[in-house]
Amino acid sequence: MPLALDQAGVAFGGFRALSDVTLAVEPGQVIGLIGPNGAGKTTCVNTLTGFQRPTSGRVTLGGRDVSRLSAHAFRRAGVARTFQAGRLFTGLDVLDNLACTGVGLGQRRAAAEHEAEDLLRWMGIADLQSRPAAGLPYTDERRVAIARALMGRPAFLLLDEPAAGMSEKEAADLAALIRRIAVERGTGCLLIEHNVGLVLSVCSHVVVLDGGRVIEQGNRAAILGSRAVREAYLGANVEEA
Ligand SMILES: Nc1ncnc2c1ncn2[C@@H]1O[C@H](COP(=O)(O)OP(=O)(O)OP(=O)(O)O)[C@@H](O)[C@H]1O
Repeated sequence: MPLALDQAGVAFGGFRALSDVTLAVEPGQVIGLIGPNGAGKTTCVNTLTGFQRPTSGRVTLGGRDVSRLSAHAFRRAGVARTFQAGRLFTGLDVLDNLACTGVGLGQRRAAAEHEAEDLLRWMGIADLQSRPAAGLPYTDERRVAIARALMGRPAFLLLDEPAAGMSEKEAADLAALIRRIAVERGTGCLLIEHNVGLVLSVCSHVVVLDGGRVIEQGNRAAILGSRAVREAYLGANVEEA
């Protein structure tokens, strides 16, 4: 049951942020979404999670047209996301950040707390449980935001630049975590990242956007061998560059 964009377009007034974008994430798969600044990556994720309605084309979940659902309905249907900034509930501790999300998804408080404890343990951050969310170190905040997104066992997780600002070691740990999320939980992941090396190391399939259009998609070899991708990143004719 893939989560997909089917010839999706998004226009802001006269400006087309996305044009005719078709892509799909399968359960258990990690796909990457890369492209230069302003390529439309965040708009893609917003559209796949109900934060932005497509102005043409469709969003489908398991073949069903979900284009008109609210962001909350997407989440309940099993499509979770993280944001560029953690957006944790800063007045709560880490456990409550997760538990409140579970309650918002319809769980009873005790069940939500139980799942939250299990998840923090699974991620190896149980020691953060009672820490206030405000003031967490940056990488911990990122990991808690991912844990919170995993509440309710979503079928899909969309990650918007989760490695921004991380060291190489922290980014490698994050890559390992994303692989575990896909392999051990069967969650289909879509990863937006400026760190192309990280994307190529963790993703079986990569989609490249430029100017709101898909200019390439395929495996690591296809992306590395693509003239269109090199041109998009170098911003010039590569033979002259
Ligand atoms: N709400 C909006 N209203 C008008 N224009 C928007 C809106 N949201 C995004 N845009 C424009 O759409 C284009 C794509 O933006 P988007 O944030 O999706 O790109 P991106 O690939 O995620 O960029 P970055 O890598 O810089 O985060 C940009 O030119 C942006 O200015």
